[in-house]
Amino acid sequence: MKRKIAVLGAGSWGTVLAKVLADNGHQVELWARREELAAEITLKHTNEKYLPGIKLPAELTATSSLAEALSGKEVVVFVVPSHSMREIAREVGGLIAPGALVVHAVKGFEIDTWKRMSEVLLEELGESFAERITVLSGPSHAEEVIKKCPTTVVVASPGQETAEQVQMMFMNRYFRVYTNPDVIGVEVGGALKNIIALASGLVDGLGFGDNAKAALMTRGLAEIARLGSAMGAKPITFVGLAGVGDLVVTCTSRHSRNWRAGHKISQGKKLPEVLAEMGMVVEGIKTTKAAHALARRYDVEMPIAAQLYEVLFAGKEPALAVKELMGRGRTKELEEIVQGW
Ligand SMILES: NC(=O)C1=CN([C@@H]2O[C@H](COP(=O)(O)OP(=O)(O)OC[C@H]3O[C@@H](n4cnc5c(N)ncnc54)[C@H](OP(=O)(O)O)[C@@H]3O)[C@@H](O)[C@H]2O)C=CC1
Ligand SMILES: O=C(CO)COP(=O)(O)O
Repeated sequence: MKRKIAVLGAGSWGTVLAKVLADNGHQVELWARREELAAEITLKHTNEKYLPGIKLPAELTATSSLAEALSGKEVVVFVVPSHSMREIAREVGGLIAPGALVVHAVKGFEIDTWKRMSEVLLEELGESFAERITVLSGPSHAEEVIKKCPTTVVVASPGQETAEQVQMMFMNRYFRVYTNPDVIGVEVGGALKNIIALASGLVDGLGFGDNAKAALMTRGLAEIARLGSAMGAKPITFVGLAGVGDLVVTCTSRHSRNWRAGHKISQGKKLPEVLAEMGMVVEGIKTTKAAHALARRYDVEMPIAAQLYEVLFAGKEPALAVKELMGRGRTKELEEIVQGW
């Protein structure tokens, strides 16, 4: 079934998801907050800032008017940075058709409330959307999906039928989509892997080697699963695409903005300088604050996140953070799960 779809957010990921949908024959309109970018996408079929050198399909059009983007659409896909999700959701709340499907592909928490993105959407769009809000996540760098490199992602929704509709909408020969009922797990996994990717960039920049990187990823996953489970996620989700899958790709890929930001910090650059140089969303920075606050709220231990918080926001030397992690007291590996001796 071909759909009329609005994709809100014309950064790298919004543009690429819009292209996937256009490749699948859907009628897609992108919303870009800058008028000149909307014109560039519609008239030149490019988005040079976020996807340099890439030609977009001629059928893919863009507008800077939210009302125009949403007019007559059956599906709305939010791909804005997490810090602007509530503002955009509030603005479009009255414009979304009552029966529309809502999807988001955003990896972060709301600043200060530390709510998940589907919670923010539900609050702004209303309870009638409860069964129709879906999250799409997983190991998927925009730079590779745009070249049709084989990619797998997962969609999670409280309603199986909704998840399957979204699965069918996005799935094609280069973009394979799985379903999962665990919205909390998929959202928490997608958001928290970014802080481990930042830490990986730091550790790589310090030249600490592959053993350290493997340790960081594995013990990072333990922290993600620990907090996620306390928040109500199903632990098994963290060995899936939104957990291990996204952790692996973000900690090891040269495309990762979070890894690159961590690497720059390891070279002695300060946060404002790093952000200015990146010019793109680095969700892991705000998410480190989220993890710090959520670990306290749910009373769980997150030593890697805690050390990263000090490096980013209290000026701690990265090498000292690693030293302190290595010098922690003795502990068990699978303390919550394996009841051995
Ligand atoms: N890039 C990727 O490969 C993937 C990204 N994601 C997630 O997708 C989400 C979006 O990231 P991505 O597309 O990569 O980001 P980019 O950095 O590529 O683009 C950011 C986009 O957000 C817009 N923007 C920035 N600030 C605001 C604001 N205050 N209000 C409204 N719009 C704003 C920018 O507009 P402008 O150009 O006008 O500044 C731009 O369109 C993030 O949560 C990210 O984690 C998920 C999977 C893969
Ligand atoms: O989420 C992503 C890949 O799955 C993108 O990660 P970065 O934001 O670190 O580039």
